[in-house]
Amino acid sequence: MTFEKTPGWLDWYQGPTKPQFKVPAGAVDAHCHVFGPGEEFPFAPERKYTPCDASNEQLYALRDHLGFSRNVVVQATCHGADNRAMVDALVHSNGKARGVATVKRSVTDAELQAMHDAGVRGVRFNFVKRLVDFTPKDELVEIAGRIKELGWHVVIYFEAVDLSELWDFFTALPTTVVVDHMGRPDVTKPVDGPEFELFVKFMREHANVWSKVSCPERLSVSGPPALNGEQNAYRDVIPFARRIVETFPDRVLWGTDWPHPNLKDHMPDDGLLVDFIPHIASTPELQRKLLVDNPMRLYWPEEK
Ligand SMILES: O=C(O)c1cc(C(=O)O)oc(=O)c1
Repeated sequence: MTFEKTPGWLDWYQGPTKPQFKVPAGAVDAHCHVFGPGEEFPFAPERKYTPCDASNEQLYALRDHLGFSRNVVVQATCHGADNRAMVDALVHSNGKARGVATVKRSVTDAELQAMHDAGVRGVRFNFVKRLVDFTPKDELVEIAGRIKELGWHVVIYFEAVDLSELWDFFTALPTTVVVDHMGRPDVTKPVDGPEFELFVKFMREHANVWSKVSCPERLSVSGPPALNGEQNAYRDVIPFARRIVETFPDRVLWGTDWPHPNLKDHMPDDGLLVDFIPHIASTPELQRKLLVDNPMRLYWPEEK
């Protein structure tokens, strides 16, 4: 099946630079996606966008180019609850990738087990309205209870303004809970203002909550973009990510977010995105926890 991309779609950056920051040995890109290819793994009818293709071969070539060792492939919403493209990426990773799936209540125990055997270790619950239709909370609670039995965790994606409304649901989840992209703070607001304080409180009061300190390219308002050799990109995001890394060093993850769905302004050079890391994790110890120790504990605990 051939697909026409959403008008204005930005394709991932070709020919990224070699990062100047050398990531520690065994580093994990803990948030990235594959798209299709649409001919092989069609996009879901209920999708809110139609992307370019982004295959697992291209993802693993980027991993090697950036100096990473492993990936966590997160089900992209354009594939709905059809996890075949993501699972295929895991199967072709030589054990170097784990996954996060999207499932419906109709998923069978045998299907969950097959995904586990392929390397899936979590499910994603998405509350960003432009990406998904609403799923009833009782269905999500039921899924969380079932995947807990497999030792999986729940990944949540939401906007900062919605945290207070979702608080009771999130804090009742029975598993480790991993927040995508710091809960999308509005970085034009103060880092110590009420909105981001609520997010810090969420993590402080709930030791099972982790955060990905990813996606400066999505959150930044004033840039400058990670393009043309810029070594000081997305400066407005740094205080937010840095605060989370320094306050919760053992519960943070980092990922490229390649192939960067739905960016409207520019597509970052992924090499320069890696050069953003030392701005938010400023010591070798923080970098090792962020890039190696934490993701290994969550996704490859048997190797620790
Ligand atoms: O902000 C987004 O548009 C976005 C979309 C998806 C997805 O479609 O799965 O994943 C992300 O991590 C971020």
